Amino acid sequence: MSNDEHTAPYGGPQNDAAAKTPKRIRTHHLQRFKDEGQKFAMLTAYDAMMANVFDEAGIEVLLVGDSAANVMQGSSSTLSITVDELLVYAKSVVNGVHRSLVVADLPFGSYQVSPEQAVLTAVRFMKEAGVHAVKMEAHAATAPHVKAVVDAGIPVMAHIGFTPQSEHQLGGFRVQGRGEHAEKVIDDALSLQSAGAFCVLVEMVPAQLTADLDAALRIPTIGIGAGNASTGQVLVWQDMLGLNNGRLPRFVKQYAELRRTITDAAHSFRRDVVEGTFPGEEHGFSAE
Ligand SMILES: Nc1nc(=O)c2c([nH]1)NC[C@@H]1CN(c3ccc(C(=O)N[C@@H](CCC(=O)O)C(=O)O)cc3)CN21
Ligand SMILES: CC(C)C(=O)C(=O)O
Repeated sequence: MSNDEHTAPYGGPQNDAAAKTPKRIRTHHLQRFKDEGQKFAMLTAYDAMMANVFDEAGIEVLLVGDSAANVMQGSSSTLSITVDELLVYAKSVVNGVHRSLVVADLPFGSYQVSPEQAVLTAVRFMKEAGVHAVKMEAHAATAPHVKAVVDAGIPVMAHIGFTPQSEHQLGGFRVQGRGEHAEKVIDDALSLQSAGAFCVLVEMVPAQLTADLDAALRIPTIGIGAGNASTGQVLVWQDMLGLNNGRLPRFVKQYAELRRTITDAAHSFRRDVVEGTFPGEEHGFSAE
C-alpha cells in the first residue's frame, strides 16, 4: 500500500499501530484487530459535526444508535424512533466521516416481522443514508433475519445480552446472562456468528461471560456494561462527554464535563448581550 493510504491519528508514524491504520475502516479491519489482540473504540454519533470530531480523533466505529430516541428526542425508551427519523441522523453521520466505519441501528419494528422485512429496511439504510453496516438486536431464534440481511450483501452487527428494544419483555434495564442464563447468551452469539454477523455487541452482562464469549467467537465483540474482555468498547457520546444530566448507567465513564462548559459559555454570552459588550466593533461591518 502506498503511504497516502494510511493515516496516523494516534500520534505520528513512530506509532506502529497508527502506521498500520487503514485509510478507511472496514469490517475486515475489525476482524484483524481481534486476530492481532488489538482493541478498538466505538462511539455513538447522530450528526455530521460530532461524527467528524470522532472520525478525526481516530474512533474506529461510529454507531447511529436508536439511543437517538433518548438523547436526541428526549424519549425515555428507544422503541419510539422510526426508520425515517433514524435515516436522517444516519445520513448526517455518513456526511461527516472520512475514515470511521458507520453502523446504523435498525429501529424497533422494522426488522422483527420477517427476514424479508429486515432486508428491505437494511437496504434503505445502505441506499438512502449510505451507512456501511447495520446493527440488529437478535438472538438464536432471529438468526434467520440476520442471515437474510448478510446474504443481501449487508454487514450485520448483532446486539445481544440486554437488548433495549425488548425492555418490556426483559422486565426493565437488567443485567443479562447471570448464572445458568450465561449459556443462552453464548448460544445466541454462536448462532449469530453462524448466520454471518461480522461482530457481536454485548450489553450489560457479567465480565466473565464477555471473556467466555470473546474466546468462543471467531468474530470481534464490542461491550457496553460488559467488562473489559471484549475486543471493543462503546459508549453513548452524551454520557461519555458529560452532556447528559439524567441518571447515568453504572457502566458510563465521563471523560469531559461538556454540560458545564456549555452552560458557562451560555451564561457568558447572555451577560455580554445584556451588558451590551457583545458584539464589539470587530464583529461589525464598516459603512464603506
Ligand atoms: N444515554 C443513553 N446511554 C446508553 O448507554 C443507552 C441509551 N441512552 N439508550 C439505549 C440503551 C439503553 N441502555 C441502558 C440504559 C440504562 C441502563 C440502566 O439504567 N442501568 C442501571 C441498572 C442495571 C442493573 O442493575 O440491572 C445501572 O445502574 O447501570 C442500562 C442500559 C444503554 N443504552
Ligand atoms: C448503547 C448502544 C450500544 C446502542 O445500542 C445505542 O446507542 O442505541
